[in-house]
Amino acid sequence: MAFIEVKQVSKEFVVYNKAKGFLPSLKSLVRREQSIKQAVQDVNFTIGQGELVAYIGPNGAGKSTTIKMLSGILQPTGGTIEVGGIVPYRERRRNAMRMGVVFGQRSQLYWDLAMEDTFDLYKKMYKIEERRYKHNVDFYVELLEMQEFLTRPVRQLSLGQKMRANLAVALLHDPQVVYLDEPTIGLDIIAKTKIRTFIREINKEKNITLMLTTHDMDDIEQICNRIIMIDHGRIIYDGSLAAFKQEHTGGHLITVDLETEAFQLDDPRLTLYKDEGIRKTVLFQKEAIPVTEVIQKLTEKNRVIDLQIKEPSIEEIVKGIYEQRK
Ligand SMILES: Nc1ncnc2c1ncn2[C@@H]1O[C@H](COP(=O)(O)OP(=O)(O)OP(=O)(O)O)[C@@H](O)[C@H]1O
Repeated sequence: MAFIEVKQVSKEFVVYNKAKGFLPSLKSLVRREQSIKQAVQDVNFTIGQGELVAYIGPNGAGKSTTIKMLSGILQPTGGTIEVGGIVPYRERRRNAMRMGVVFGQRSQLYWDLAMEDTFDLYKKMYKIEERRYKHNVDFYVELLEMQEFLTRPVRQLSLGQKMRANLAVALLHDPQVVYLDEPTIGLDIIAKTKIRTFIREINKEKNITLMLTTHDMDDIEQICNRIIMIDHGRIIYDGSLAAFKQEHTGGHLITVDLETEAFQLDDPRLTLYKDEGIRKTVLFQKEAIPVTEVIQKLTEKNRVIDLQIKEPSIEEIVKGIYEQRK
């Protein structure tokens, strides 16, 4: 059964244009010119309880606007949203009690408070019953390895420690759904891996519905099975990661390093996918031309020093889609 239901949702913002120059900007103080920014247009999707979904798209695509509508901060201009049977903007408080939010770029922690006091504060805010509170604090402190920094004020914590603390706070009241906005941003690879493992674990163990926005394609590859992609306010893909890869490349890549930049590729079954000077990447379909023949063609006509074959990474696919749609 659907836990999140988004039907024909749109969101418009009224934008006031500022005139250039002194006199025009003085005039615009009196009579402001306005235009409409369509941030989200006719968006439809459903997410089941316990699903873990990546919500991706280039800058300005409409991700944050969607998340803000799901969390009840913004009211849609058109369409309907239900999260666990609640219309978020109508019942903001009830909706807030059931959700957790983590913003990678903004913290929900109080700079001068130690984490143990922060937990206490959230206990009161969410009216968490004593036994459940104790159990959850122990559970998250252990899983997120927070023991060593529980008594230090938040301002002294590293970026990775703060992110772990933010996650624990967002989960303390046992939300049914958690929105994660760039949860690994700025972290080193070890910290990123820990966060990704944690996200997968809580999704599995607690059956929490998770929606993750990210620009880090490794987050998707390592955490999510389903992708919803938005661009210019519209959904352009909704499906599994595996199908996404197949649909958007349907091919293999071969990268060759050449002695010079001169390159010949006169075979319609081969496409130049990426040109980086003496390094060229060629796209081909295995069904149309066997790998051995591709290698033969490339080495016959070009002075190849080195070559490697690979499947395109999700990063390359997504970059290709964003660039095509600019
Ligand atoms: N309050 C607002 N007033 C006017 N325009 C807005 C407002 N909030 C967002 N927008 C515009 O709506 C569009 C979608 O913005 P949104 O923040 O949802 O994008 P995003 O996909 O989250 O981008 P990013 O990856 O950069 O965070 C953008 O063009 C943005 O400038």
